[in-house]
Amino acid sequence: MKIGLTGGIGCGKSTVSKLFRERGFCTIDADAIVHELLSKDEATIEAVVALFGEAVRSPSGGIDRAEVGQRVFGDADLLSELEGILHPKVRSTWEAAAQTGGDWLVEIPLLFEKKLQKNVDITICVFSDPQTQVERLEQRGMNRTQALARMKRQMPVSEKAELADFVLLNDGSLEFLAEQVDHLISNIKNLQIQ
Ligand SMILES: CC(C)(COP(=O)(O)OP(=O)(O)OC[C@H]1O[C@@H](n2cnc3c(N)ncnc32)[C@H](O)[C@@H]1O)[C@@H](O)C(=O)NCCC(=O)NCCS
Ligand SMILES: Nc1ncnc2c1ncn2[C@@H]1O[C@H](COP(=O)(O)OP(=O)(O)OP(=O)(O)O)[C@@H](O)[C@H]1O
Repeated sequence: MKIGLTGGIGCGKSTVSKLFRERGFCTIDADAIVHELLSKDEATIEAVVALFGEAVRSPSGGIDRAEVGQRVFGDADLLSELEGILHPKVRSTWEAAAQTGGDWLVEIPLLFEKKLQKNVDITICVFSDPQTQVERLEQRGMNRTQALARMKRQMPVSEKAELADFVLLNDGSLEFLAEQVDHLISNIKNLQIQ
């Protein structure tokens, strides 16, 4: 089974993914695939340097993500060009992994924006209030303007929740989140049996 996990930035996707991993699921994260490509994949690195210039090359030879992030979230056309370089490679990587059998949870921030829901069996949205999203991002060192710029590039999380098969509420404690994950997994297992 392939589960697509989505939600807004800072809503708690990686936290949910870890809970599923601890409960026996295989997991893969589109953001982590992007990071790998930008640090090690020569073809990707050269394409990104061709788009933004040498200033985005980091001293270690990969791409300086903070520098690219500063440039793209305020410029929809540039972001779209960057996505054009990365998305086909990201998608083929997670699809290949999830084809190996077993129960997979695939973390895809832009699952609904990019209409990828048909490529998974079940969709889950992790929901947090936008104020909570901003507070979590600030705690991670992003300023409010940067946080809002990224959120503006995403479908509102309330719309994602409407589109998803299941919703996890993540404005409360981590214990409350874990309880919801336990319920959800038993529901999913029941669906598999029927
Ligand atoms: C711009 C980049 C270099 C910034 O890197 P950085 O380490 O600061 O952020 P990171 O990759 O960890 O992303 C954190 C979050 O930002 C948001 N975000 C990232 N890319 C996008 C995008 N294209 N549109 C909207 N939100 C995005 C997501 O919520 C994501 O979970 C990087 O995010 C990137 O290359 N983005 C384009 C590829 C993409 O669409 N990635 C999303 C998953 S496929
Ligand atoms: N219920 C919670 N209580 C307290 N802190 C939380 C809770 N859920 C998540 N967090 C914290 O909020 C931050 C964002 O969570 P997480 O990284 O899981 O979100 P994300 O959706 O994967 O973010 P991104 O979109 O940036 O990849 C993390 O530091 C995480 O530890």
